[in-house]
Amino acid sequence: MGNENRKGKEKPMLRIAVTGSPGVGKSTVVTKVVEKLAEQPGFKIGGIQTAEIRKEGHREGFSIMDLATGKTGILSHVKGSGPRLGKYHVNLEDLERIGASAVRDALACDLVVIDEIGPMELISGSFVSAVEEVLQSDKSALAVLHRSSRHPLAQRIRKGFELLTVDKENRDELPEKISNGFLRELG
Ligand SMILES: Nc1ncnc2c1ncn2[C@@H]1O[C@H](COP(=O)(O)OP(=O)(O)OP(=O)(O)O)[C@@H](O)[C@H]1O
Repeated sequence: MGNENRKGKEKPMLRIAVTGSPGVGKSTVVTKVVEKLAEQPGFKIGGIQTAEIRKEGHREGFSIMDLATGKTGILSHVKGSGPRLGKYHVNLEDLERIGASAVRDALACDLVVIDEIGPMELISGSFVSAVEEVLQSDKSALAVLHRSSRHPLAQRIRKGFELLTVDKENRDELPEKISNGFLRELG
């Protein structure tokens, strides 16, 4: 894993996208990689992480967090007022104020983490252009890619990133494999 992006004297770079069935453990893999890499002195990680918002055992929406600052907002909620996707309303304000900004600010870090690039996030043109800036940069990245997205940005990620499909058999070993890949390339 990892040497295919290294060209001549260019800065070492590794880009990995994890995909897979809903609920298989994609975010958990990314969380474990972030925890491992965060232990490295001086290694700066930026970007976003999303998580479920649950109430009384039911999913009510998703939160979005800037990994570098910890600033957290609402990505989507059943009781929102933004554009509707299934039963959730996407909160464009927090998606852009926290999400797109975190991805842009991560250009100053060693690794850009984007969990995730999926239908909710792709509603925002500002979020899409932030991810495009990352693609055009020389930054290493770790992204969760929605399995079936046909958005042009998702297609570019499928082409430009090493794509790993998470399943129940590999989800326990992937975090170590991915963190070792980044440590080898960037450590
Ligand atoms: N390696 C694992 N072993 C056991 N349970 C796991 C493992 N990874 C994830 N899970 C559990 O599976 C559930 C879904 O995990 P996670 O949110 O990481 O999946 P996901 O693929 O990111 O989901 P989504 O498709 O909703 O974004 C969680 O309850 C989590 O605790």
